[in-house]
Amino acid sequence: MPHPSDPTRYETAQLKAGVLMEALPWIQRYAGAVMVFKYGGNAMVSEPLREAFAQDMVFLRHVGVRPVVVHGGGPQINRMLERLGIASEFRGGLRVTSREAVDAIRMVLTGQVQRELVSLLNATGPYAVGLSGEDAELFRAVRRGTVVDGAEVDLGHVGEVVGVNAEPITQLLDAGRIPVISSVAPEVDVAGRPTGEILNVNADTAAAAVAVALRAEKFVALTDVEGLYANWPDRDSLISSLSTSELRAMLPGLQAGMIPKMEAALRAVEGGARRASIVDGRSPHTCLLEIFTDTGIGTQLVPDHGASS
Ligand SMILES: Nc1ncnc2c1ncn2[C@@H]1O[C@H](COP(=O)(O)OP(=O)(O)O)[C@@H](O)[C@H]1O
Ligand SMILES: CC(=O)N[C@@H](CCC(=O)OP(=O)(O)O)C(=O)O
Repeated sequence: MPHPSDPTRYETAQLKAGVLMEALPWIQRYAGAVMVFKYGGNAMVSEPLREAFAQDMVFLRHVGVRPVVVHGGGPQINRMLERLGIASEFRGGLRVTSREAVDAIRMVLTGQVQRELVSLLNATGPYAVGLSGEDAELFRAVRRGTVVDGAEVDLGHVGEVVGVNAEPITQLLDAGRIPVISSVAPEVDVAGRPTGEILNVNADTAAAAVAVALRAEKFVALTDVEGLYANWPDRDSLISSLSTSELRAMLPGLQAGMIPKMEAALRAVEGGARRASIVDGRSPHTCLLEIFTDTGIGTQLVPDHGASS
C-alpha cells in the first residue's frame, strides 16, 4: 500500500479500494442469481473485446453469479451468406431466411461463433459448454412473420421460441459450467411435434425466452450502441432507465435491430426476469460495470411496479 506522503499513488490505491467496496453489496445481493447475457455479433468486434467479455463471465461465475450466454452473429452470418452467394435482407430487424440460408446460419452460429466463445471462456478453466436450441430439446419454435408499415411480411424459416427446456441449462449451472447457447431451433407443429425443419431465431428473442424460463435476475443485451436512444440517432437522448409501460409506448417508433432487442427486453421483464439492460459491448468490461456499480451503465428496463427495488 503506498504511503499517504505519495499522494498520486495513494489516491489511485484508494480509488481502487472504493471500486471494490462499491461492488460488495452487489456481490452479496447477486450470490446464486441467474443472469442471461445476450452477446450480439456487433459487440464481438475485436479479439481483446471478446476476451474481456469472456473474463467478465468467468469473474461473475467466481463471485457466485450463474451466467448463461446466448449469442448472435449477424455480421458473421452476413459475411458467410455473401461468400456463398445467398441473398439476404432484413425486415423489421429480422433476416428473411430461406432453407438454404438456414444451413449456412446454423454452421456459422454453432460451428463458428459459438466454438470461438466457448474456447475463450475456457482459456482459464473448464467453464463453458456450448449448446444450440437443437440440443436436449432446448428450444421449440414456430414460424413467425412480422409487420412492416402495417403489412404482414413472410420471413421464411424464421422462428419464435414457444418452449424452453430449462433442465439441461440448470444442470450445467449446478455443475458450475457456463452454458453458451446458439439461437437456432427445431420447428414444431401445432401439436408440438417436430417437423424436421430448423428455424433461424433472432438471438435477442432467444435470450429473452431463456431469461423467462430461468426467471433470471437480469437479462443483459450487449450491442454496438450505448443503450436505447429516445430520438435515435441523437446521441444526447440516451435513456438510462425506463419502465415497461414507457417502453411499450415507444415500441411502434423503434427501428431496425432495436425492434427485436427492445421487444425481447420487454418480454423478459414481463415474463418474470427482474431487470433487463442494454449495454455497449464495444467497451471492455461493461457487464461488470453494469452489475457491480451503483449507477450501472447503458439503459435499464424495470417493471412498472417495483421500479425502486
Ligand atoms: N432508438 C435506438 N437506440 C439505439 N440504437 C438504435 C435505435 N434505433 C435503431 N438503432 C440501431 O440498432 C442497432 C442495434 O441493433 P442490432 O444491429 O441488431 O444489434 P445486435 O447485433 O447487437 O443485436 C444500433 O447499432 C443502431 O444502429
Ligand atoms: C431471424 C434473425 O434475424 N436471426 C439472426 C440470428 C443472429 C442474431 O440475432 O445475431 P445478432 O445478435 O448479432 O444480431 C440473423 O440471422 O442475423
